[in-house]
Amino acid sequence: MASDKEDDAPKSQASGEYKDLSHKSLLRSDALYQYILETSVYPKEHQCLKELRDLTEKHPWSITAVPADEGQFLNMLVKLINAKNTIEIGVFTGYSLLATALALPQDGKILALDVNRGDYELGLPVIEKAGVAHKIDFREGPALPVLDQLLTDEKNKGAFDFIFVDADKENYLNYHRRTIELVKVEGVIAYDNTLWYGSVVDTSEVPHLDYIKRLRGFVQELNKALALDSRIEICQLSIGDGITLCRRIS
Ligand SMILES: C[S@@+](CC[C@H](N)C(=O)[O-])C[C@H]1O[C@@H](n2cnc3c(N)ncnc32)[C@H](O)[C@@H]1O
Repeated sequence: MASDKEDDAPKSQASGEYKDLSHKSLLRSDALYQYILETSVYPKEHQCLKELRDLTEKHPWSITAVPADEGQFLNMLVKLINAKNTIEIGVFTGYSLLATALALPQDGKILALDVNRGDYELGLPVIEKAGVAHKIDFREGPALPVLDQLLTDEKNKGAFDFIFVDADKENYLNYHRRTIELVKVEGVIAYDNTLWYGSVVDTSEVPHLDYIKRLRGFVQELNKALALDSRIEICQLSIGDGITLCRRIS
């Protein structure tokens, strides 16, 4: 499977090295991340996010889920833009999916794409208990062919209010070529991990885990392309591992 779940990441975590990756956040310390968790007062209907977070923590690849503060941010963003029709590329156990689903109206929809149904099914009972599973159309398999299929139908062009991309970094530019046509003008595409553990500014001598080094170039290419793309205006945020919001303007 592609994506950032590779090479030496869990091994290094288990050995206690690279402690800075333990919360996949650019925050200066684990204590600050803990502080955010402790001072985050979830409304009653959002207790399920904590439940899914706790469940995900047991997964060896829990590092790949968006951190809790980013989940809160996505939830608020989806509400602020009144999104109804959305896509998520890269679901894992469904943390960002649940944060999005909770923010959508009852008749809102998420087309959720992931190559791995097993991880999605781990989180699914929590999503069902939260009463938002009816908003989710999960499709197992590589995302690109699904996006291509959507684009064969004119009515899908410009039909989506919000698209969250958090999957294989190698394909981010390929995703952008498609998402830009699927999102409506004034809609938002959000690309996750655009600061890539802070490595995007490091020189090649700075030590990084292999998978970070290997995928860094793809993230840098995406960032360059987004900055030059006149169809969007962007906002690059240092929340989580970096998230770039692209608002389609033409
Ligand atoms: C970083 S995780 C997603 C985390 C998720 N957003 C969350 O908050 O828990 C990346 C996911 O992308 C999926 N993935 C990797 N390559 C993919 C592809 N070509 N198409 C669809 N999903 C893919 C992986 O199976 C993995 O579950």
